[in-house]
Amino acid sequence: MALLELVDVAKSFGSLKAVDGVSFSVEAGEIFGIAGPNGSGKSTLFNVITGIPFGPDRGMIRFDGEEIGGLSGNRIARRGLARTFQRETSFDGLTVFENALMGLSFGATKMPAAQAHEATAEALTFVGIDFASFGRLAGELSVYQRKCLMLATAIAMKPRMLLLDEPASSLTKPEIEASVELIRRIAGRGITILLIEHVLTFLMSLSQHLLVLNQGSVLAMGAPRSVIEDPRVIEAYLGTRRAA
Ligand SMILES: Nc1ncnc2c1ncn2[C@@H]1O[C@H](COP(=O)(O)OP(=O)(O)OP(=O)(O)O)[C@@H](O)[C@H]1O
Repeated sequence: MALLELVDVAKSFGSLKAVDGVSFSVEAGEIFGIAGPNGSGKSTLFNVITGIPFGPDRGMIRFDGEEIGGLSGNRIARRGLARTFQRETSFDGLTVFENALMGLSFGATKMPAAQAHEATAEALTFVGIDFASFGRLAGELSVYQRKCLMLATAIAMKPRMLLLDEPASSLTKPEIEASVELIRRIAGRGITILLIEHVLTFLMSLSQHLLVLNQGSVLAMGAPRSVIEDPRVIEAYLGTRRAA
């Protein structure tokens, strides 16, 4: 059964149709990739799915069989759907540990303080942040470490599904390789992943299905190899990169 299902979802800003009648479904346990040119509606799609900061204008969004379209971000998170953001978001004046601990307050599982601390430490260690860094201010971390912290904060929520918005942006090649490995390990925990990325090798190496958005609509969807060989995709999205 599909864990996440969208039918005819739309979101406009004035006359701009940022997301325009998008339908797709993500099976439990898979990594599902989303690509598309700048401004094609990828982040807006994540926003309307997670309710952060807004829901859709129309359409159906079902998570684990239940309609979530238009619920508050907090209620959607409590159902087990977590996200990260394109830009590294953390509370820079709080420590690494405090940032990740806050993820739990949004998550589905309510737990005693000792257990919450244990889950937070486990999530941080899992993403590769060592114990010695737990007390550092988040603002002191490198871009890669901040991305890992965002992931740990989301994982601490114990989500069933994680939406990752351009996790490889601004990273070096070795850091991108480490991110691929980390996302595989997250999927290995049984967390279903919806992944936006511009770096196509990144998407191709991780995704079982790939969807390409163009001007708010689905241009192509299916097995990654067949999608990137689709002439419409090459024209709309890959043409300039291939030429380059
Ligand atoms: N809050 C907003 N108010 C007005 N217009 C917006 C808003 N958010 C997004 N848009 C517009 O909606 C369109 C889709 O933007 P979106 O950020 O979803 O695209 P994207 O595919 O994620 O782009 P990128 O790859 O550059 O991140 C763009 O034209 C953008 O300017």
